[in-house]
Amino acid sequence: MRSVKGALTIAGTDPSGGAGIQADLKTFQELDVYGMSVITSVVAQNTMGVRGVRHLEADFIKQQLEAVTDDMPVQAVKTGMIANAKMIETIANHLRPLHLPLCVDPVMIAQSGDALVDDKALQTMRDQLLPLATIVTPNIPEAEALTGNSVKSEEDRKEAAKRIVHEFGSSAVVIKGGHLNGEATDLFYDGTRFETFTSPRFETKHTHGTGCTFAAAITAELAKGESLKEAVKTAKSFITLAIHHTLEIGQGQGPTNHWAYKETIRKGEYV
Ligand SMILES: Nc1ncnc2c1ncn2[C@@H]1O[C@H](COP(=O)(O)OP(=O)(O)O)[C@@H](O)[C@H]1O
Ligand SMILES: Cc1ncc(COP(=O)(O)OP(=O)(O)O)c(N)n1
Repeated sequence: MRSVKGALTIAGTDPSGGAGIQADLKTFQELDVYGMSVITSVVAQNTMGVRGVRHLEADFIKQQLEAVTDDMPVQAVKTGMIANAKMIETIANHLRPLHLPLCVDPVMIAQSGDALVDDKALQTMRDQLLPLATIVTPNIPEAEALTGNSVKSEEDRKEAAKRIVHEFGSSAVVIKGGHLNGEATDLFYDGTRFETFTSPRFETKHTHGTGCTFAAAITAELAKGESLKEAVKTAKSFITLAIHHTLEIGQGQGPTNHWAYKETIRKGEYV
């Protein structure tokens, strides 16, 4: 019988399929993990921007969480867009006693510039969710928002990483470098040592949902029992190939190619 490893994403939706729940489930599938989802908000968006949002009630999010975790094999959890403090509190209260590997992607703003969470959510995320996190995956603006400090230099990035681990209580952090110039270098810190994961920077506008996909890949690897460092390494390969082998669909900032990682392995080109 096939041994099934399962990962759960708790996030908002993207009907255009590049970000949010849809990107997470595609990533889980490509990495051979059984995908499950709890929806926090339904977002009318596409590659050009956000047209509308409907938030689900916290009680109904709780009902979804109970339905999944009462029944299904959840080996790791990812959180993405959680729009307000009440939702975050509900999710943290549910996850706390489960002691599962947890990847927190502290989503705040879509690439189009549209805000996805309200102002009070930030403090609650810091107080309630980050202490439960096995790893947090902020981009540069999210690291700045979480710490309240500007992150311009490599020293600033290291300082932010240290605060996220030692002050806010996450076990590890990877501060992504998608918003910087030059090579795409992500900085990993696990409380004792720093490590960088680097790829060439591809000149493309098709990077919608890169953060979701990267965090989902980490979560899938954690569900399979990989170490944190190996999970980040695989996730970096997954997102690099997904950006490089662009699909060129959508009129705006298009999605990444979730097939690229497996296709590259299948062709024997993966190193
Ligand atoms: N143009 C690019 N070329 C190569 N890698 C990229 C590019 N843009 C982002 N990445 C990578 O994609 C992942 C997501 O990064 P980032 O864009 O910073 O996150 P977010 O989507 O949350 O803003 C990181 O691993 C980052 O290094
Ligand atoms: C529902 C939903 N969640 C998250 C995002 C933003 O995702 P991210 O991966 O950070 O994507 P980009 O900033 O690269 O688009 C979203 N748009 N919708």
